[in-house]
Amino acid sequence: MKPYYFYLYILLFFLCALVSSSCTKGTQQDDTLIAQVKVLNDENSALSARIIIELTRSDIVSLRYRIKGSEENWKTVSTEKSLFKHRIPLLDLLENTDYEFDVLINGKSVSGLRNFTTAKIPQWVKDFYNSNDEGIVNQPEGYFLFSNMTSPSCTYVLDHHGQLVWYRIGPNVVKSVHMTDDHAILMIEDENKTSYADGNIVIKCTLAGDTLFYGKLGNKGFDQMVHHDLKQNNAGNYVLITNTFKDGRIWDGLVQWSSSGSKIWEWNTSEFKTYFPSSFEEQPWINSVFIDQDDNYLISLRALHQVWKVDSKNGAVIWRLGENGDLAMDHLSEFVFQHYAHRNHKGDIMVFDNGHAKRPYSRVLAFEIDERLKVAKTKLVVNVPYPYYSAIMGSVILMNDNSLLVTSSTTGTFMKLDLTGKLLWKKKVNGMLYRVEYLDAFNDMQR
Ligand SMILES: O=[N+]([O-])c1ccc(OS(=O)(=O)O)cc1
Repeated sequence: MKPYYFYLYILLFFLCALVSSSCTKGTQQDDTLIAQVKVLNDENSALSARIIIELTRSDIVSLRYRIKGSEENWKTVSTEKSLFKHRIPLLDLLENTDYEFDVLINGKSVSGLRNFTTAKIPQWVKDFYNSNDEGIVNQPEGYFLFSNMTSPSCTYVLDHHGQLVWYRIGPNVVKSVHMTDDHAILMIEDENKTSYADGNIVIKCTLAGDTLFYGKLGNKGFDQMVHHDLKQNNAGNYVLITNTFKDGRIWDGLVQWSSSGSKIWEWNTSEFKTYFPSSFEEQPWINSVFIDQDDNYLISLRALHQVWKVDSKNGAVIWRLGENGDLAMDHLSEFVFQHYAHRNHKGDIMVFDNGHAKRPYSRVLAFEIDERLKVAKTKLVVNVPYPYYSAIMGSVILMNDNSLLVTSSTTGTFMKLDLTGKLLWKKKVNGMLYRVEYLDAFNDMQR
């Protein structure tokens, strides 16, 4: 072979190698930007995934994805910050489905097309919410958040068609679940099979499964069992209901933890013995806490048949609504063993009035409170249809269209009632339900 042919072959070889590598992997520079891409998805939450993208330099990325082989438009999620490592949440996925995705920087693919397949939803998860049963009908909007009351647990979000859009399986019973203003899930869990609503773990996690807060009895400010309810206030602090053993009995209290779990405020019903009848020896049984517009607390004391407003700074009891309270009210509107005291979107204080053996049906009540004159004017009395009487637990929320979302816990039913008490739809699950929370929006970032 003549020497110049030899050099020509060598040149051609390198040219071919260069072309083939740029066709399969993108440009040399793009190729070096991805250090690792991982997809996290499993049967504990098959309808959401996290794509972990590690770059070789800090940058902003976007990710586009769609069902593999489909002609549907790509959905794109972009990050805001320039980082080396991104965790991109994908929600609203379908179970057992192949997806394709790629990672883009400045609109250019840097990962090449990649695939993942979502897990299957376990059958027991579907069985609890009766996935094939219609239930929710003619509901124009909204989402419904609830947990089963067993271990392992499952927390559900159904859409207004009753379709499952999100779930999370956990090892422990979920005693209370709430969606925060920043669209995360806040839960009390119980590892110890404690009866009623007590729990020893508090978790805040994103819908994609990232843990934002984890507190366990014994850590930091978590020095008493918590129960029934928890909220996060505007400052990002957690507000919870506690149990305190004092003078031979259990008193309920409130605690406020910083966003990292240090105790910053504490309050206890034992300081307010004069507000309890002298014969009263039970646990006051606070079963809900709500942060009012002025940042003070509304609490329901089930055993006292009262709702209190508590000053979140100095702990003073601002008013007491209910039987033997300090607000003037119509005696026919006194409630028994009530739940879920909160201020509804019309500005009225609303409760689920459970009832008892002498009045074996539940009601929904709402009151307009004049704090200065100490008067509670009854604004709403709605009887829940008799078959849905629930002596324990339960909740009610006034929805945007001024209908009522009522949870009948012991019958495992949530339902929509109009303001005359007419049943508009009902959804039955296979077991008891503690509460159902109504969500205007779910997954705001991708809608
Ligand atoms: O059965 N439970 O798990 C249960 C029962 C009662 C209860 O208290 S109540 O004030 O919410 O009725 C809480 C949980």
